[in-house]
Amino acid sequence: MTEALLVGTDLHKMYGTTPALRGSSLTVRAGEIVAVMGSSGSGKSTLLHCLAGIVRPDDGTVVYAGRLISSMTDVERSALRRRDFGFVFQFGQLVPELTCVENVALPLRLDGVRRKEAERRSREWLDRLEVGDVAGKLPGQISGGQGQRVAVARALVTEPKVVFADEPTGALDSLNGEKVMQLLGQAARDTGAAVVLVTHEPRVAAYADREVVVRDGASLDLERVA
Ligand SMILES: Nc1ncnc2c1ncn2[C@@H]1O[C@H](COP(=O)(O)OP(=O)(O)OP(=O)(O)O)[C@@H](O)[C@H]1O
Repeated sequence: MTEALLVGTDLHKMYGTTPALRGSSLTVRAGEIVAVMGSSGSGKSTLLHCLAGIVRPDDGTVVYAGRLISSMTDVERSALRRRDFGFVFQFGQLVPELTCVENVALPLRLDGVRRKEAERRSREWLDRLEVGDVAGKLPGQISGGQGQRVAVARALVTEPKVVFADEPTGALDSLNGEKVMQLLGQAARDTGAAVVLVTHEPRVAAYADREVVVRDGASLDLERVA
């Protein structure tokens, strides 16, 4: 069995008096796609944010590649997010002033890759996601489905070990949603990236290797790896 890459254990998080997580655990192995399911407000996004080191849990631990994320400095944590993790959100969150190819190149540029090389790699990714034709357009000039494919290209261009996708198809019609999931799933398998996929849609979760359900801030992960 592939070794555990990312392990969240007994995570708790309160927002004021609202409990968002109440003892949630999740193990992600290298290269697997895990769907995090559950009703609205159950704590799925909070779990994703804790696993990705964006939100610090009040209690519990997150271990990535054998390192406790909570014991890292802010600088180490942001370097980890930039180099080892990729993110796709519900509304692409592309930078409106940058062209699509510049958006995809951004994580590489932030990591010191020269513009020409960064844009060459970005164009390859746009082609893989079948949106090479929008490279020179601004996000405001393309459709929602194209925008999500550009966002997936941006998440994968650094060849991350884990892609966190929070309702990546939530703003798309079902045809476009299926296409984005197909392309995201294929790209992840090609590069060996694990995917943590938050969704409430069973059709989207069907692209995952397994499902974990979050209910009232507690998740049941039936396949914990010691
Ligand atoms: N930044 C925040 N400030 C205050 N409360 C929050 C915050 N983020 C989440 N919550 C609350 O924590 C609980 C869990 O929210 P979370 O967004 O994790 O759920 P979710 O399952 O992802 O929901 P949805 O499917 O609607 O996106 C909810 O009650 C929510 O209102």
